[in-house]
Amino acid sequence: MAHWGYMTTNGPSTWGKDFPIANGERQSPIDIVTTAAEYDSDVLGSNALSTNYTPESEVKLVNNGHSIMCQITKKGVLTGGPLGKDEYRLEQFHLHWGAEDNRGSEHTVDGKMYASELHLVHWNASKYSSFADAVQKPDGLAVLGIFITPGVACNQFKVISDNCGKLKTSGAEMTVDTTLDPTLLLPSNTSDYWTYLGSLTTPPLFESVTWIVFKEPVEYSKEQLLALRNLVDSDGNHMQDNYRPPAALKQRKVKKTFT
Ligand SMILES: COc1ccc([C@H]2OC(=S)NC2=O)c(OC)c1
Ligand SMILES: [Zn+2]
Repeated sequence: MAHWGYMTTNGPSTWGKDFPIANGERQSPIDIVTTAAEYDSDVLGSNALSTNYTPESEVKLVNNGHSIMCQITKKGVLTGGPLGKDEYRLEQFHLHWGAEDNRGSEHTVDGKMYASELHLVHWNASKYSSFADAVQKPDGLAVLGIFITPGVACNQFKVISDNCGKLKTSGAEMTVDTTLDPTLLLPSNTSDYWTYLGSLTTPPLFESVTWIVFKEPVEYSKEQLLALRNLVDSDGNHMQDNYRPPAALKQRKVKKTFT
């Protein structure tokens, strides 16, 4: 089986061959049609979305061949909003981006693509014993999607962008002796978001993700975006355009917490 990727020969339009769920009922990403999203007060309700992350004392970075990932070791909890009382544990974060600023995000908003999209990945620790156990369950994962737009540098992201040069090959790993507070990767407004039931956006495309996509983008500098584009993927090409285009919404509704 040719390994999946983002090239013409092994990209998103070919994934259905080896992963038939690619044409499933709750695939991600999607185009968020803002006028069709439904304001849902009980999503907003008494249990507002809340994060309680512990800063990492060292930063474990991995080039996994498809993205750059930061493996989380401290206890970080996401709960509330569409997650109700369940506590979801922060497992890792990674990104998707384009070769140029006009593309790169996975979710789109009324057809608009951002330059990149940061995914903070959590698993339901109230119901399952590990990420691996939760990854295939319909309520197993919660992913925070944060849009990235070119602008001022994001200080908390510096530890990643400053070290991309040392992670140029697929499988490369490194531990940086510095702290990182995942809370500081979030937009200032974490009350306004869209939420819907979806999936992983790369194979195995499991339909196990409650998506929470923040309305407010975060700014990264041009240099920080360039650092991502200089990474090398598992085929030895520049890791760029590692985003899946939007999938069909099918019978789903997107909810929003703002009017
Ligand atoms: C086995 O673990 C995985 C596999 C794939 C993904 C993809 O799904 C989303 S979302 N982004 C991705 O790159 C993942 O992310 C949570 C975790
Ligand atoms: Zn992702």
